[in-house]
Amino acid sequence: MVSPIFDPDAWEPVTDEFEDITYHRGVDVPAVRIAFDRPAVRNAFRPGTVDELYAALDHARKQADVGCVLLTGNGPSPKDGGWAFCAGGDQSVRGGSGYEYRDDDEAAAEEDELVREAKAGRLHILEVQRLIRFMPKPVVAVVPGWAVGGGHSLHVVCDLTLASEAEAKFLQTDPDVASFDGGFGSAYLAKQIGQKKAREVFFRGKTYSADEAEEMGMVNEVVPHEDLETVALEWADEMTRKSPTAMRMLKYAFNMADDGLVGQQVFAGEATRLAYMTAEAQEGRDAFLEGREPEFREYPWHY
Ligand SMILES: CC(C)(COP(=O)(O)OP(=O)(O)OC[C@H]1O[C@@H](n2cnc3c(N)ncnc32)[C@H](O)[C@@H]1OP(=O)(O)O)[C@@H](O)C(=O)NCCC(=O)NCCSC(=O)CCC(=O)c1ccccc1C(=O)O
Repeated sequence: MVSPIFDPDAWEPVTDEFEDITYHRGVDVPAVRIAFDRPAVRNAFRPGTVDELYAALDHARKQADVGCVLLTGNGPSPKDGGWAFCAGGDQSVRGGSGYEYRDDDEAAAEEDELVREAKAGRLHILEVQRLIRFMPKPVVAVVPGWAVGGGHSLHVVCDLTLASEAEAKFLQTDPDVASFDGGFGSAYLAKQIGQKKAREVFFRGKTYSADEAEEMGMVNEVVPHEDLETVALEWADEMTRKSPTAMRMLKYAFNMADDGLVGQQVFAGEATRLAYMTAEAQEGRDAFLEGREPEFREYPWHY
């Protein structure tokens, strides 16, 4: 069983090759559900978890018939019944310079020494953050329990957050374990909840309930625990009925204000792609290929 709040009739597995995550595709809704699957350690991520998460998200990014990603955590813990979205980096595999692959990490065990050395001390959850940020479709953090440390940062970087009323708890422990997410986890959080509150989140390390997190502006909606995944799927259904191009351009427009030149590059790239679809752009291409001057005067100066 994936989780008691997971509806097996609504989802089919994309693959069962992953060890630390589960990856499903909606039966009736063109969305995917990607879930941390280490409930015994509050869904903390080790390097292999991050590799799998990246692979699943990148796969979802490239599916032309998938319009929304739900990111969540399976549960409850078989040990004590606790629920988690994600408790951040697995501290038990943290080495001198980052999170280390260990021999029980199946994929890593098969690699040769040089490759393992190059990959030692990973903090590649930041690559996952960027993938979520630049993915051309909405990513929803569906929070059924603890969102802590790097797990908190992941919910921050997602486009929307839906939280379980009874179980979701939000906590930043980064400075307790000598870590600091100086990017989206903190600076972007400050854009969401304001500077004073964001500094409080990191500097005081208070635990916030789902209702408090909604009040602060870092959670969109709070729902009863048993309804969490149903509502998440409803959101996905709603969003995937909208224009894919409009949704993509809106996401990149929202990002652009905070992402500097990279944000401009991503938005402009999409604008260029749309422009390439016009007859005017095709005239430019054809003129070059035919060795003639382009006849742009036939095209209007839109206003
Ligand atoms: C999450 C807790 C608050 C839950 O508390 P509680 O409900 O009382 O449960 P526990 O009994 O504490 O935990 C149950 C069980 O899970 C194990 N566990 C929990 N979290 C982790 C973890 N992160 N790593 C390893 N194991 C974990 C715990 O040991 C228990 O195991 P037993 O065998 O049953 O004893 C609480 O558990 C807690 O505070 N956990 C630690 C949270 C934490 O500090 N996370 C790391 C923060 S740093 C980080 O996430 C990486 C940083 C990073 O990736 C990064 C780096 C650079 C820039 C950006 C980032 C970024 O943040 O993305």
